[in-house]
Amino acid sequence: MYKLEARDIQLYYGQKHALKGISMAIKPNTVTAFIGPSGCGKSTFLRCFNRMNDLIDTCRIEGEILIDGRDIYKDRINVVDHRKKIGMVFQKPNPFPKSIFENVAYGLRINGITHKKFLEETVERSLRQAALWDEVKDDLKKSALALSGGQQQRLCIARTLAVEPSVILMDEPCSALDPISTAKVEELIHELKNKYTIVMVTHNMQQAARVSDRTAFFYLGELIEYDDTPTIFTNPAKEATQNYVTGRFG
Ligand SMILES: Nc1ncnc2c1ncn2[C@@H]1O[C@H](COP(=O)(O)OP(=O)(O)OP(=O)(O)O)[C@@H](O)[C@H]1O
Repeated sequence: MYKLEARDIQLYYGQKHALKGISMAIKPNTVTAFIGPSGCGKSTFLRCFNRMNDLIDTCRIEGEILIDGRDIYKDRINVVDHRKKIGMVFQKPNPFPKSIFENVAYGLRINGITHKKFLEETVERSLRQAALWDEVKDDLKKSALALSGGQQQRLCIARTLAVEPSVILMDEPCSALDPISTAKVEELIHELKNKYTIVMVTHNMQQAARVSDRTAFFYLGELIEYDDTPTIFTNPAKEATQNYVTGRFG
């Protein structure tokens, strides 16, 4: 079964038709990259999977989004519970002004978990998974805001992992990071797909080619091509894709 499925998604911001008939099926334990020029709808489409677009008043969506075979817009699901299953990492690291420990424990605490040992174990496991443990294990009480940008982004990934989502959405997770931090996060994404299904927006073609299994190319609200990443980069079916990945437009 597919982990995520979009069926004929039409999305409007007021009069603006931002997504035009997008269908896509994503297998579990894969990394999918969304590429395309600015404003083509990548982030909008990503946000359909955690119903974050619901927070925008003018937004109207038609079509179906299925997660584990279940339509998240039609079924009577609890949106808050649903969002817990879908982790999201944003472009700019956004740690809370709290300690490193409390940042990672936050999602558990708001779910009412107070058991000290469980919290400690989960924080350690999540920081290890996010490849940050060795760098912060002696400073867990230190403010998260004192970490470097790259460390903050891995902390935000750890915070996401602590609540054990099954899908992680990433919207340009490395765009604010230097090359070394970017390499660490990319390595991490590669590791994480053993456990999670990852969908990421990226403007970096090399990154898409390096970390993703499948790549989707969007243009002006349409999904132009969606295929195995090596095919998209070396032998795409559409001329527009070829032009974009070779830097001839966008
Ligand atoms: N909250 C909003 N209200 C109205 N229009 C919006 C809103 N968010 C996005 N749009 C419009 O929808 C279109 C798609 O935007 P989106 O942010 O999804 O594109 P993108 O491909 O992710 O762009 P970028 O690469 O620049 O982040 C754009 O024309 C944008 O102006």
